[in-house]
Amino acid sequence: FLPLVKVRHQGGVMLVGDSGVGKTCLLVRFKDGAFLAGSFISTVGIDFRNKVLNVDAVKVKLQIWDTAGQERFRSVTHAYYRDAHALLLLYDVTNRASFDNIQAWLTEIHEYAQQDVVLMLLGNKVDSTQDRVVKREDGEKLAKEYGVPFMETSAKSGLNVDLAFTAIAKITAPIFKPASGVCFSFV
Ligand SMILES: Nc1nc2c(ncn2[C@@H]2O[C@H](COP(=O)(O)OP(=O)(O)OP(=O)(O)O)[C@@H](O)[C@H]2O)c(=O)[nH]1
Repeated sequence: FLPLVKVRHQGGVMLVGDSGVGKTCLLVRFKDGAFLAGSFISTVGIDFRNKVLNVDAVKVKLQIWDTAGQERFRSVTHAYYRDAHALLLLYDVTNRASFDNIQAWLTEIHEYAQQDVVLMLLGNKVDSTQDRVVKREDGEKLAKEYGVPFMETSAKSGLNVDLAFTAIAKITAPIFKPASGVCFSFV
C-alpha cells in the first residue's frame, strides 16, 4: 500500500543532447523496459511521456520531454526549457563530437532554462565498449567542472537508466509528509 499522492502536471524532466545520442532510447528503456533496436528514427520537435515511479515509498509522476537533437528543431525545444524542472543532458561515449558539444548545450541551458533547474550529465551507450572514444574520467572531469552529477548509462543494456531517473525524481520532488501520514508530492 502506497500513500495517496497528488501530482502537479506542469513542469518535468527534459532530455537534451545531440541527435543520435540515445535520448528516445533512454526514455523508452525507462518507460517500457525495452530497447529500440534497428533503424534510427530522429525525433521531430518534441515528444512526451509520463511515468509513475516509487521514490522512498511515495508515488511520483514524472513528465518527461524527449527533445529533437537536430539543429533545425532548436527553436521548438527552446520554448520548453522554461518549464523544465530538471534536465538530463546526454552525450554518446562512442561519439566525440557529442561530448565536445556539451559545452554548447550548457550555454544554451544557461540561456533558456530556469536558474534553479536540476541538471545531470549522462554518458550513454557504454555497452559499446569497442567503439568507446570518450573515457569515463573525461565525463567525470567535465561534470565536476560544472558541478553537476554524472552517470554513464546504456539504453541497450539498461545500465543506470532507472537510477538516473530516480535520482532526478528525488532531487526535483519536494515531498511533504503531514501528520496524518498522507503524502503529497509535486513534480
Ligand atoms: N549500442 C547502443 N546504441 C544505442 C543506445 N541508445 C541509443 N542507441 C542507438 O542510437 C541511435 C539513436 O538513438 P535515439 O534514441 O533515437 O537518439 P536521439 O538522441 O533520440 O536522437 P534525436 O531524436 O535525433 O535527437 C539508434 O540507432 C539507437 O538504437 C545505447 O545505449 N547503446
